[in-house]
Order: sequence, then C-alpha cells, then structure tokens
Amino acid sequence: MFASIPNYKEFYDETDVNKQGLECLRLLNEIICDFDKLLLKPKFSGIEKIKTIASTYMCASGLRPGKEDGAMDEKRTEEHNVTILVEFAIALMSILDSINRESFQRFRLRIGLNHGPVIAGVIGAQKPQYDIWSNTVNVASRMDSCGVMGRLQTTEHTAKILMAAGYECECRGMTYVKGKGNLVTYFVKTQFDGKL
Ligand SMILES: Nc1ncnc2c1ncn2[C@@H]1O[C@H](COP(=O)(O)OP(=O)(O)OP(=O)(O)O)[C@@H](O)[C@H]1O
Repeated sequence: MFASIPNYKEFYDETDVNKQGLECLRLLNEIICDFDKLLLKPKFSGIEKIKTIASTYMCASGLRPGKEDGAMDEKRTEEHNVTILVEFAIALMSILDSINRESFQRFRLRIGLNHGPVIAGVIGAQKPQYDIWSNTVNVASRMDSCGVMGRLQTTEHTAKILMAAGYECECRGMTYVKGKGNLVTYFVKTQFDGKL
C-alpha cells in the first residue's frame, strides 16, 4: 500500500519564515511519526512499514507467512492481509484529519492498494534497507499515483476480496495505468470520501 499526501508539495516552502523548509519538515515528521504509532496497535501488528518516499508512506502486510496467520487458510489469510490494510488506510486518514484540525491545514491522502506476490529483502552492503519488489508493488504504487486525493484506489482482484468481506467499493471503470495500459480499478468507500 502507498499512501501519499500530494498537497504537501504546495505546503513545502524554503523561506525564512519557515526556516528554509525546516518547519515544513517538522510537520511532515509529526504526521509520519503519528502514522508509525498506529503500527504499535496489536490489530496492526502484521503490517510492516517499508519506508517513506518523500511524503508517501509505503507499507505491506503478510510479509511473514506462517508466523502471523496461525490456523487461517490461504483464502482467509489473503482476506485478512487486504482488509487490515484498508483499516490501516482509514486510520491514516483519520489521523491526518485530526492533524489538519490542529494545524489549520488541508492535507489529504491519496492511497493505492494492491495484493499479490512480492520479493522481500535487503540489497546492498552499505545502508541496508529492507524493501519489497514485484509487479504487485509496481501496480500498488500506480494505484496511488493515478488515484484521487482523499480516496483509496485498488485493483479489480483486490476489490473483489474487499467486497466479499463486506467493504463497499465503487467501480471507477477503465483507468489508464502507466506501463500497464487500461485496468479496471475501484475506489474503496470510506467515511472520508468527499471530505474537503
Ligand atoms: N520498492 C519500491 N519502493 C518505492 N517505489 C516502488 C517500489 N517498487 C516499485 N515502485 C514504484 O512503482 C512505480 C511503478 O513501477 P514500474 O517499474 O512499473 O515503473 P518505472 O518503469 O519505474 O516507471 P516510472 O519511471 O514512471 O516510475 C514506480 O514509480 C516505482 O518507483
């Protein structure tokens, strides 16, 4: 899952008033630290933060197969991994909403979600960083980059799992996804839809 704050760019400014950008980064740090705190909740213990890329928060669930899922079968595990990320996405939106109220800002999240196989690990000898790679990850990133502010966009196969689990999804129709062509995508409904 990739969760971006596209309008952070408009807020970031390197002027004397905000100490050459330091004050802007201070607020971004507060946002990301609050997002990180969510991971301490037992409910989200299966979610792994991968990294932040500028103001984008990247995370995944189900990276420890066999460790977290106990007696769950493959289908239940898949459903759990996808639904917990949607719950996490909603929690991120809710945190950003509170930060907005406290800091008089209008930051919004644009979230992309996809599921499937990934390769996880560390490459390089200096500054090693755990990361994930695969077409699944590429498409998740694209669900974010071609998404809509304030909304959670996902692929058809992920939406099917979510709908079967009781989540309401709205079909966006054919959406051009760079490098993939036209894909049917969905928006997962949340209480933050349409909120300005
Ligand atoms: N591990 C990762 N960390 C951060 N971003 C990732 C990761 N894996 C994939 N992405 C992002 O997913 C997007 C799609 O990846 P893909 O390889 O299909 O495109 P690309 O050829 O790198 O194209 P572009 O130059 O448009 O980014 C890219 O923007 C890429 O940065």
